[in-house]
Amino acid sequence: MEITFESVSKRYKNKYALKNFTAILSEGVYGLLGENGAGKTTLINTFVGLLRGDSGTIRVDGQDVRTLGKAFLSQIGYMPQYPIFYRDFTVKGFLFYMCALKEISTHEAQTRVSELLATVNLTDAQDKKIGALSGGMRQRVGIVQAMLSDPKILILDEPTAGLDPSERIRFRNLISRFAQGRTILLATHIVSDVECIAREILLLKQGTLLMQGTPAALEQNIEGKVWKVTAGAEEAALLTDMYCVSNMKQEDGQFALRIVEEGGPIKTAQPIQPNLEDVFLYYCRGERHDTSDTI
Ligand SMILES: Nc1ncnc2c1ncn2[C@@H]1O[C@H](COP(=O)(O)OP(=O)(O)OP(=O)(O)O)[C@@H](O)[C@H]1O
Repeated sequence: MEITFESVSKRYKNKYALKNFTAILSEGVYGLLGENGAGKTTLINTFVGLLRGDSGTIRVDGQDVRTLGKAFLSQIGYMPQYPIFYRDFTVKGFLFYMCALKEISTHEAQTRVSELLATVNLTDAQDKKIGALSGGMRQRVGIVQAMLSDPKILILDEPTAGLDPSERIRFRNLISRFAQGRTILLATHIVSDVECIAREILLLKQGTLLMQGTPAALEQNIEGKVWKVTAGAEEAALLTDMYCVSNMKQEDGQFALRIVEEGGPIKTAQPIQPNLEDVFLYYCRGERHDTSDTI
């Protein structure tokens, strides 16, 4: 399956939320990264048909999605950024209800619901009311409902918000396994969610796609721009004010700083291997490579 976005744009009043977005996605996990307001949800909502783009075309295997109708929608699993649940439904009741809406047979629903609940570690909570679940548990119910119909395309908008570290790891592994033969678009600003599992990263800034590539290729782009500096408390505070510090930790009374900067911030700075978080900071912070556009 191949999804092609051709110059997709969406404006609110005189400001672009998405501008000439052009990309090709095939099988695997695609991480959609961008700061708050970068346009991730706008892109997703345009794809799933909740928003109408102002211009551009989205095709699946060469066919315009606007002409595909229900057949297209039935291939998509979608988890919105803020899923809203019926609080009085039990987990199981809600998932069977969703299966009915998706026209999944009762027999298949029983198998899918129990398999997926086990996968996200919610079997013991299946008879609880959704209103009584923790935020992280509700989030997992949202992930399950998106996967019920065994979709060919899975679209997840900030799926790990509220998950604890072990559930986040469990989620990553689940997505990796599920990606075989499918296309998964996962929007997040939590870089570690996609760093290890994404085939490619799409970096979005102020509605514009800055780049698309494998995590390794993106990291290679900024080689020589990430530095380790060891400094005392006073100098560390100064460096933090002056530069983009992606990490700082105390080591034997000194501070070890990780700094993202074009050139070495001080003479003793040591170049180190960039990671995806550094890439995100390098391209997305402040006004660097500003693509902001109004009309
Ligand atoms: N209904 C709307 N009316 C006006 N502007 C909007 C509307 N929805 C989104 N926007 C604007 O469009 C831009 C992109 O928003 P969008 O929600 O797509 O970003 P995002 O990357 O998903 O952000 P976040 O990470 O905070 O969820 C932002 O500037 C936002 O303020």
